Amino acid sequence: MYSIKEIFYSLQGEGAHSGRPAIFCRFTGCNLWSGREQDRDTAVCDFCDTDFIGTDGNNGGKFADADALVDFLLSLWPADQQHRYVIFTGGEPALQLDDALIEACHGANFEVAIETNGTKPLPAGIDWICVSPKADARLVITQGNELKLVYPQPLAQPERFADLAFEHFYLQPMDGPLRQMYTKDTVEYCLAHPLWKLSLQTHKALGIE
Ligand SMILES: C[S@@+](CC[C@H](N)C(=O)[O-])C[C@H]1O[C@@H](n2cnc3c(N)ncnc32)[C@H](O)[C@@H]1O
Ligand SMILES: Nc1nc2[nH]cc(C(=O)O)c2c(=O)[nH]1
Ligand code: SF4
Ligand SMILES: [Mg+2]
Repeated sequence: MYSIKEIFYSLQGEGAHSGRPAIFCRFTGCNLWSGREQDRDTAVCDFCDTDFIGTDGNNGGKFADADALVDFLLSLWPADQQHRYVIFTGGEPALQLDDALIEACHGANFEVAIETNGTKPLPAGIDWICVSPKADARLVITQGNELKLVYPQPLAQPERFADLAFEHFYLQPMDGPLRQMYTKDTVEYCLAHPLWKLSLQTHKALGIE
């Protein structure tokens, strides 16, 4: 059984695959914040831009097994088109994503990506691993395709991650009331430390999901 907040077809807005058509499958729940506003101040991750509580979003619900969920993902992909790409996100997808779901996705010719906070072990076989470290939460996923750090985070400075085994290193300005200032700060950090590239949340600028 998988508990899903929402499922939608859009363009990856962030990071190395920015602009790529993808199905987003957003799992319910996270280990670093309850999702309730009254708990934000005391959460490990206190800047989340996402509602991941419950199953009441667009196409949300409880899916009995991997085949049922993948059948639904397939129904959202343009008919007869390949290049299938699904991004598991959340909430924290590592709490629910398992071997059976990855196998079913591959069986339907989906490439599988994950957006994870990196604090939980991952099943094998994921095709694109994006880790986004949070504050002082201990990372257990220290290798992957992209490390995408929200910036600035006083308890998670880029220097701590620069030696990990990722192909791409991105800084993504923290959205919120100070986004404009943080965007300038992020540009400045990248210019001074050219390991890091800027990731903008292009879907927000485009007004798409
Ligand atoms: C909502 S999270 C879900 C996946 C996973 N829990 C994680 O944190 O990576 C998806 C992406 O949005 C980023 N994100 C969350 N809140 C943000 C904010 N206020 N500004 C910029 N990026 C944010 C996360 O760092 C992560 O890369
Ligand atoms: N378009 C779009 N791109 C995204 N990349 C990561 C997202 C996420 O919330 O995990 C996200 C999202 O919510 N929408
Ligand atoms: S770890 Fe991810 S889903 Fe959880 S609160 Fe932080 S940004 Fe949101
Ligand atoms: Mg998002």
